[in-house]
Amino acid sequence: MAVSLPYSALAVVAVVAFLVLRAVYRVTFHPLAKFPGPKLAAISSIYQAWYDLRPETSYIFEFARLHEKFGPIVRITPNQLHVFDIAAYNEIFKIGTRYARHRDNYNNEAADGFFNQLELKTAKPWRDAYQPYFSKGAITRLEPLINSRIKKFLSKFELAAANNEPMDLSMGFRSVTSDVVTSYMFADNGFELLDVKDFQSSILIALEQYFDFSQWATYWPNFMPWLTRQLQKLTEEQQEKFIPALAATNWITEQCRLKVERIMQNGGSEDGTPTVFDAWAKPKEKRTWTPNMRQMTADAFTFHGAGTDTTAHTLTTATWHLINNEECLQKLRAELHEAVKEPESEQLVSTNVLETLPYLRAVVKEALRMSMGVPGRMARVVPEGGAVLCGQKIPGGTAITSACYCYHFDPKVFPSPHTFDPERWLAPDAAQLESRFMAFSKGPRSCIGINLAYAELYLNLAYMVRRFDLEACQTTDRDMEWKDNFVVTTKGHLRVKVKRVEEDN
Ligand code: HEM
Repeated sequence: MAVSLPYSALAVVAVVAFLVLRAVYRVTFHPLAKFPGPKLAAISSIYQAWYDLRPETSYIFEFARLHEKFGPIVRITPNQLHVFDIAAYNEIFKIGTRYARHRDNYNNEAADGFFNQLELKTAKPWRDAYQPYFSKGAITRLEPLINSRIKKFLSKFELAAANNEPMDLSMGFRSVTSDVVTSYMFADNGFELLDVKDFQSSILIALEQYFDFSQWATYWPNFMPWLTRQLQKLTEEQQEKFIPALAATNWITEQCRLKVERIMQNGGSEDGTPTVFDAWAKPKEKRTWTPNMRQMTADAFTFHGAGTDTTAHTLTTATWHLINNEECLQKLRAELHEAVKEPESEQLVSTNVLETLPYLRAVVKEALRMSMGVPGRMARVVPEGGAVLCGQKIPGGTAITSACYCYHFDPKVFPSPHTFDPERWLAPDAAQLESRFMAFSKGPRSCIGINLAYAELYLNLAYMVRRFDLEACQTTDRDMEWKDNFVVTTKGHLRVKVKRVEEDN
């Protein structure tokens, strides 16, 4: 004991000295030292963690204040800048951009397919193989499948109305979006989450926790994948008991693997129904490379993860605001009354028609503005040789972000940004707003599923509003507050009571 005390004291002194020296280096000699921002943020990532890792807050909510104080470029962590300037955003996310993805946000083991490919030259040919399966034409041809899942979803509303039972719509929307994307990927019934009682699928609950957990990967991009690999060594029972999010991730991954393997073995789906994985299963003359099974499994995991909560959260946002805004709801219903003459018909009106309805379009747009897919940091790397943004030279290799949240909630462009106001998309100067709309991101890594997302948004909203009256129950404003977990996670769920809309003719 007598001997170890000086050593431990020495160790403490060494650690303190290291932290002090590092802090001095970071604020004076570091390549980003000249950029303004809170000193504490320049010294340590603890500043960011103080906001992000508490359940109440998210760091991105601070950005408007920081830009107000420090200008268009702010040093938000020791090694990362945030830029709030539309010209800079357009430069970073343009077609042909030289800004690669930064590993901090793209290191998740389960999504280690094309999503984690940082460089465009490796991601592009891989992603291009999937692109035709998400084109507008492909999604229009997919409408029978989308419609069948939406009709199943609507039948749950019927049941809830008949039994006067509340519905957890946050989970319902996730169930329908999951079933659509998995049915398409695997040319079968998908994960069939709409069949789970009250939509309380353990997979979806665990997926929520998974996004909470994935926050941590931003802080330790090397440590977290390593930790995940170590936790994988636990037995299935141990994982289910202690880390259900990991158990669910494994279940999804295993389902994806089995289903993709079957498609690959059969050279496509058994009955010829198109699947996303025809991209690799069908012989193609020009193909020089095919991902391996682990990579295709990761792609399937990504399509599911990217296509479920994002679309569902937009539907939740739209529904919550429509419930609380009678005027908007009645305008929308009046428009739909004209456009959807037979709401009970087996044949749903096509998305191609629904998206021409001005008010519905404005509602969808406004819901996307407020919900966003990825509200915060999708870190990119400044190309070798550096770049000039907002008139300032930024060293090559710097991590830089430009959060969608800042643009979508900028009061100079969207007055009263926290008010749900579809009318703003119908005003004479609405075209200007389009340039600040980036829910699906922009450029070569923007959302590949945009057409599928729009189809699901239009069809779900149109038929739900046309056929049912909703009243929120056991849901408060606080439940609808959200956290930046890379995707958006609300603090609670939207629960509703449902009644059929009375037909007046
Ligand atoms: C309202 C719904 C949606 C929104 C707002 C949304 C938004 C986004 C955004 C912002 C990105 C860029 C992410 C980044 O750079 O890190 C993205 C990427 C992606 N989205 Fe979506 N998304 C939605 C629905 C969908 C759907 C239905 C799918 C279907 C599979 C999908 C599949 C993907 C994929 C695979 C990527 C990664 C693309 C890449 O790595 O190059 N998304 N999405």
